[in-house]
Amino acid sequence: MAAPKPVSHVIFDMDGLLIDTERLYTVATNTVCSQYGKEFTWELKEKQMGKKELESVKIIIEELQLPVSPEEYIEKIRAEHVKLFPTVPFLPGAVKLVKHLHSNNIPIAIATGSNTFGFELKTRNHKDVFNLFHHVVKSGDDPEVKNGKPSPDCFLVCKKRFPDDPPSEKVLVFEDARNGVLAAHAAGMQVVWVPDPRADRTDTSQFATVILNSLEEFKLEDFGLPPYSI
Ligand SMILES: O=c1[nH]cc([C@@H]2O[C@H](COP(=O)(O)O)[C@@H](O)[C@H]2O)c(=O)[nH]1
Ligand SMILES: [Mg+2]
Repeated sequence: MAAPKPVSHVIFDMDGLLIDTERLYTVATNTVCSQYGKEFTWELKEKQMGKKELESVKIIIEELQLPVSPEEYIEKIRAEHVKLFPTVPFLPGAVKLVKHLHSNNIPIAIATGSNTFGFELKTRNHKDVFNLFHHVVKSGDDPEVKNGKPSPDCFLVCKKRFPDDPPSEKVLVFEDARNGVLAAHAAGMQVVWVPDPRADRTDTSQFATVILNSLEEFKLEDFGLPPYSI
């Protein structure tokens, strides 16, 4: 891990980083998998995390040999998401950090693997916070994002949409997924990793600038950002 350097812009991942949707993805996916007598493991989930919907659906169908087309699977899983996502809570420290950066005029944006359908479900009841971001890149159906994470595409597109298009080394990314850490690193950005405790850190830690248990532990001053006053 290299020492943290000052940044001017911040890009947030969304699922499992700002809001607790990864827990809900697991509930939804278990429901669908159990209909086929299959088990959804952490190792499989990690392959899906951060991917575009269609990419992640193809992974699970292939790995579990599910007897369905991607279209059929998407219909079933979306029916579960519709039930679960609108009540998703924020993760600890997320709202405080976002509001603080916004009120200190640090440009902030989101680069998520979600598409517009999922984004709307997940953020429906949190508009006040999500309106603070300068822009949101929804990789799932953004025509400029060719490949999902771990490709750097979404972070490079997100950076370019800041009015002043900062150099990559001035951008700090917050991620929970290994695919996201790899993507941010490939984009030339520093990355704060807030992994699930089950994540295998061995081959990913080297690409993270800092690893935290929760956003509450983040030290703004390490990256030249204005610290909390209380
Ligand atoms: O258990 C899962 N977690 C996450 C995903 C995928 O990862 C994306 C979350 O990406 P991010 O954390 O980059 O917002 C979701 O939109 C979804 O496509 C998934 O399929 N299954
Ligand atoms: Mg995530």
